[in-house]
Amino acid sequence: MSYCTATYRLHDPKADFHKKAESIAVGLTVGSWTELPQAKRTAMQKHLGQVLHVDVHEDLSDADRYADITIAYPDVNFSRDIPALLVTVFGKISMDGRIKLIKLGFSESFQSAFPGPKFGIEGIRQQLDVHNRPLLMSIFKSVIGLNLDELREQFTLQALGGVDLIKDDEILFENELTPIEKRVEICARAAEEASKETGKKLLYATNLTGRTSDLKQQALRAIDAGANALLFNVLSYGYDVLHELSSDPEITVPIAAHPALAGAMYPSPHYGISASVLLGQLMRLAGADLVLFPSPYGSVTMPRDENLAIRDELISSDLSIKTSMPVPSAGIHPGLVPVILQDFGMDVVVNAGGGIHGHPMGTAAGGRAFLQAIDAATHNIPLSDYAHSFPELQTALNIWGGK
Ligand SMILES: CCCC(=O)/C(O)=C/OP(=O)(O)O
Ligand SMILES: [Mg+2]
Repeated sequence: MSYCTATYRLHDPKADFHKKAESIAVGLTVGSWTELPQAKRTAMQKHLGQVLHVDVHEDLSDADRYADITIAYPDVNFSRDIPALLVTVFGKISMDGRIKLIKLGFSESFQSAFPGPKFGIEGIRQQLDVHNRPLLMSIFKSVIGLNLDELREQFTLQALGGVDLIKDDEILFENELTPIEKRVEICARAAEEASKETGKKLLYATNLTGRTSDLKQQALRAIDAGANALLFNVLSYGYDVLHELSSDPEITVPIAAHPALAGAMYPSPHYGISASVLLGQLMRLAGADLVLFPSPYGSVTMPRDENLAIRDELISSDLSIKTSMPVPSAGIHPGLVPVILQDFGMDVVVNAGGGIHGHPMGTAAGGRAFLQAIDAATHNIPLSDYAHSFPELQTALNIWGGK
């Protein structure tokens, strides 16, 4: 029997977790079991959920008593798409008390419906021709209300700072001043101009927004205008929309998944969906080439163990699809680069908005400060030593800290 699995964490001071596990396995598959006549049971057997593990943690105070329960759900019960899987394993039960979905397991059959990221970590590096260091991404800031000239100016300053990628802020939607095709056209030209000075390639992830029914055409218009990457607010649309876009052969550019709304689902230890599932397993399965998430060190933080669990899922060999690039974000400044590399290694995008635009010497200097920090960290040179020769980095360390 081919099945997908779901592991839940249930907190309860008194529950019989084995009994609870059985009720979940039956309740989310055949509905009832012991009352069924034998003939009906034989017919329904192939649909019956199976309890695989119940790992009870008793050695804690009543308030902390919990169990991790893993249940197998027969593939025959649901279609091979993420909505069907999520409703099957965590639809009704997500509303039934203190239960959190902490891990998914995909059958070969289910996985085969997902081509995964088109580019992945290696493909992104090939697009940029950068192979031996972390990548650097900057973020447009205060863009709402800017016209095309002002947008081009901010883009150019970021590009001249030597960044590898530039992304729209996730709150930049279609608008009369900077519609996507025009935004892409002027930024593509500005990237070409900047490249004459920096000698570097650059990906610009423009925010794909608007009604779901128009997203594909919107993406094709952007690509026709010169877009070489897309940003997408996945959770406000749903994973299946990302799956649709990433698996479409006409959409020939990498997709960066923004975590907007994720905070409604992952933080509680007792409810919701763990970050490693929400921003790790499902984003990669649905085809995100890069995945942003709150870092452990910035302004909007996520615990370090959850960050590393996301990273593990984005690069895990458990899935036979390409890997997704981890992008720990929010409140990142050059002084954090050593700890980012320590936690994530080389396959990471250092991503910053305020940490670049807020540099006292200007936006371009902000980019240079990050590149100097990345060069120092990749050669195990303390930032404070390296900064003696680089005023942009020294200025960043003076105002934001780091050593
Ligand atoms: C986790 C997403 C981070 C994000 O969207 C963003 O705009 C970060 O900006 P800064 O915190 O680097 O200014
Ligand atoms: Mg943002």
